[in-house]
Amino acid sequence: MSERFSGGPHDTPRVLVPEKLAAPGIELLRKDFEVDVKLDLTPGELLEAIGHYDGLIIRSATQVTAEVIERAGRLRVIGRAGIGVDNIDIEAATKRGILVANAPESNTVAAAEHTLGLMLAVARYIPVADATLKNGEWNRSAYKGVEVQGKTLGLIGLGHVGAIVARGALGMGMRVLAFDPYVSEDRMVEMGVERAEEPDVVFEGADFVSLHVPRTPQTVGMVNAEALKKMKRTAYLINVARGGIVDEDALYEALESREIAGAALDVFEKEPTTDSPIFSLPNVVVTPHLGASTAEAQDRAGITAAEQVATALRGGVPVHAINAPVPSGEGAEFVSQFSELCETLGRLLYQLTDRPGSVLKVEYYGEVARFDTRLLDVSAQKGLLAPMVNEPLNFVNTPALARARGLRVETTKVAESADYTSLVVLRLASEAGDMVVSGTLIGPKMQPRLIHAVGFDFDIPPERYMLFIRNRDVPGMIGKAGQTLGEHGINIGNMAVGRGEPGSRAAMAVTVDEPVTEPVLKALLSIEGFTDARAVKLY
Ligand SMILES: NC(=O)C1=CN([C@@H]2O[C@H](COP(=O)(O)OP(=O)(O)OC[C@H]3O[C@@H](n4cnc5c(N)ncnc54)[C@H](O)[C@@H]3O)[C@@H](O)[C@H]2O)C=CC1
Ligand SMILES: O=C(O)C(=O)COP(=O)(O)O
Repeated sequence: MSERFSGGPHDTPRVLVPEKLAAPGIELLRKDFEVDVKLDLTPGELLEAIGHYDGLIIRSATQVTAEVIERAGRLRVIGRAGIGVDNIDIEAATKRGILVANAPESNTVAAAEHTLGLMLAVARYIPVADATLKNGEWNRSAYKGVEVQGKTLGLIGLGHVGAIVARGALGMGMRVLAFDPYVSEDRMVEMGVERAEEPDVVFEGADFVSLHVPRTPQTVGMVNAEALKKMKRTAYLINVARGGIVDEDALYEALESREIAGAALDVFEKEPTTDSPIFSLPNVVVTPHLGASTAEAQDRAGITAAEQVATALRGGVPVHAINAPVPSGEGAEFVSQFSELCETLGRLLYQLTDRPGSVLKVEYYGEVARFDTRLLDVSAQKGLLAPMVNEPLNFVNTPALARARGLRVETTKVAESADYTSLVVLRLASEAGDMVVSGTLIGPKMQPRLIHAVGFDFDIPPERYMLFIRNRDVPGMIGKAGQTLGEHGINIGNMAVGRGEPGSRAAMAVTVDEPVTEPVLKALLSIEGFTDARAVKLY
């Protein structure tokens, strides 16, 4: 191992950037991390290098395969300085707890403008006319094109890019028809777009078909020979989405036999490529994956990807994480504040429950129940699971590891809360019945409070080391507990008492400065009136 890479995992985190990333992104990362820009690594070199890095930032040219992930012993985050993540094995990353985050809106305008540019270029023979003129040919009659005004643009996929393309096309007087089963009729009407229920309606009815779907198992090969046959003989195909969505052999056939009028392509099945048979056809305009290549888009993508990676390396969940629950929209910040409390409650619940069952019930009451609480479900699972598993848990791998252990999570939300503005209750079935803990955040600083445990209500700030004692409700018990702990050199920080009916049962929740060991618990339980004593470590 070289001197350069000899550091241990506690050194300054290292980020590998194997593709061209905008300078502001690199500068941002260099403030806190070591950044190695190593352009054009071969797949073999990437495999060799990846084990030394905590973060990786890529664009579309780097294939982050399961093998790369396998070798990425200390990798914590993959940042995609762009939109498409089809070059990352997200499943493999998730299993290993590696966060994947992209820069979703960074280059949508660039991609949409490139699409519109390609549409006009292919409709008016602009590239070939340019090339021939520069080559000494003034040939006006060979390049009579078609207008786009009054024609139908058919979109497959009406997400961020598709919507901007639609706006531009409507501005040029086109009719826009779109197939996207995940966009409602109302939304399409609002955009001035007609909704196609089937992709065939687009293939059959459009003069220009433009693709704006991600590359997924459902979209690969979507534009095959059959689809191309459905297109008008006068129609053009535009692909600024991804290679592989179009079957390139079938497209070659369709173009050569003039089944369609032409095509404009920015992306290809295999990239980089310079020798595709399609390149030899006259009715084709091609660019080498330039959809995102504008100064503005690259700055945005570079900065966003760098911010995402920096957040993850500092232990946070970046807002554009693809494989972790990220609260978004209204209440996102409010909900995030409960994450640590839920994890603490999960840890407490595990340590108080003997032979726990397989269903964790998470109940939200009051204000917190009004928002998206999926992050908190995972926080609670993370706390519960942490003492059971050897691997480090994070927001990425926790749900998968919980499932693998047969743990099921059931969530309930009640918008009213009787005593607290917000309350989180965790319940775990066990042989001895349901074990319940609850907590809240109070005050302007949203400080955590433990509200219920071991069958009693308390009000105590949770601490790293705590002791829960159940006892008979008779005089002198608090003093005896304090004296026993004192005799063993254990300092009490805080104590709260929970009572049942006076004279029946009571409990104490005690925070202590050091761990309470087994002999101390034995000493407590040897005292008349103490029925149960449990020590827990909460973080
Ligand atoms: N050539 C380039 O440089 C660039 C290419 N892209 C590509 O464009 C794609 C789209 O980007 P955005 O619009 O930002 O993504 P987006 O996620 O906002 O939109 C994708 C849309 O496709 C729809 N969709 C998904 N599966 C579908 C299916 N089977 N049939 C019909 N519709 C389906 C979704 O409902 C969504 O509305 C990216 O995934 C990326 O691959 C994006 C930026 C630059
Ligand atoms: O953002 C995307 O999906 C793109 O296709 C852009 O790719 P690039 O970052 O330019 O390699």
